[in-house]
Amino acid sequence: MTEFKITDTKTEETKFLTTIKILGTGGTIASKAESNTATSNYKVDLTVEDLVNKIPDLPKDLDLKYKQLFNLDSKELSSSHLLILHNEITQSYENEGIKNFVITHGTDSLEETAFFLDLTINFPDVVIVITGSMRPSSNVSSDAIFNLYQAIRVAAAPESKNRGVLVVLNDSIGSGFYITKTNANSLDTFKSSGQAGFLGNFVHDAVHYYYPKSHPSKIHFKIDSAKLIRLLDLNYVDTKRRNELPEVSVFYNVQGFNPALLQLAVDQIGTKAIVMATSGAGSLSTETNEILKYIWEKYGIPVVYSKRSQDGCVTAWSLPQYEDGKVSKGSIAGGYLNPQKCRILMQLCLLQNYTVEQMKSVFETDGIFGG
Ligand SMILES: NC(=O)C[C@H](N)C(=O)O
Repeated sequence: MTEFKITDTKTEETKFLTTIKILGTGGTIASKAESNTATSNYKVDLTVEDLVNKIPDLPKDLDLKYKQLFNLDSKELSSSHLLILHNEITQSYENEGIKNFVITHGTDSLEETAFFLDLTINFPDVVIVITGSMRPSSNVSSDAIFNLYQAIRVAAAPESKNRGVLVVLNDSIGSGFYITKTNANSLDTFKSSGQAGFLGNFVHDAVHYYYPKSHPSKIHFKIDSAKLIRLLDLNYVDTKRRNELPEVSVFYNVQGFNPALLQLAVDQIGTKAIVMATSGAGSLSTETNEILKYIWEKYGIPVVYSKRSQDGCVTAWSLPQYEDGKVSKGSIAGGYLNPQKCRILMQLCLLQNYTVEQMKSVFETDGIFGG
């Protein structure tokens, strides 16, 4: 915590100011609609400072700083934006000593940002809380401002340290490693996949954790976002899609899935790895598995077997065996991770130039259990 002493001259009481940096990125939380009952067709229109100004009763022992990094619906975000966020947090910590952060974000891709930051920021004592809302700020019963208030209170709480990135919405505190959006419309949408549950909640203006401090996984990637941003000239805030991490394509399996799409991704997009949202725990047609094996053998492109089902796990035991009774060397089991998180994990593995064996050992780690 960055602490500044202030002494109340009347009472002589000494208090400490906790500095929290609030990083605005856009989303419904920063949006306004035409009417105060509309929950669709709204536009991102408010800055992070506008949002904080709507909370008059913030505790006086907080020193709030703001920065608007971009102001976009989260469907427009790409890995370039993740690098900008990573760099902002790293620089604020290293140059200004700031340790407490709140990020306001659209809910649609919030879990991807949370997972990425959870894997790539590992400073002792740094607390990162991400929040958003399901109803625009202009709505009569919007969840925006109270979610932001709760996120600020959670970010300031000393008990929030050493738990990884936290996601705070709708009175609940979840782990950025496990959390996922489960309902397209409802306020009660973020859930930690079945097996994990929430870490705590917010009730009667207090932060409660159900468990002692811990982190779901030991995986950590050290990335030099400042260097990547410099190399790639990423200092822009427009909506242009620029994916600067290695290309990983995700495919959703269905009855009659056409595996010719896989070859298109290789030839036309230059994909470096494939993630399959399989049916059940690793089920794909024999034809699809044959083509994935061929793609590995011909181009060295690995495939992660993830799942369409929200909960459950694809383990190494469920990977397909071919006619020789063996599993293809390029097949990786995605464990408990959903396809969008498998994609980010693969992008980070590719960024580090990991071999397929190293990738498998990352996916085998506690908290994932794939491999
Ligand atoms: N509730 C939301 O924030 C959804 C919005 N489309 C976004 O992700 O930016």
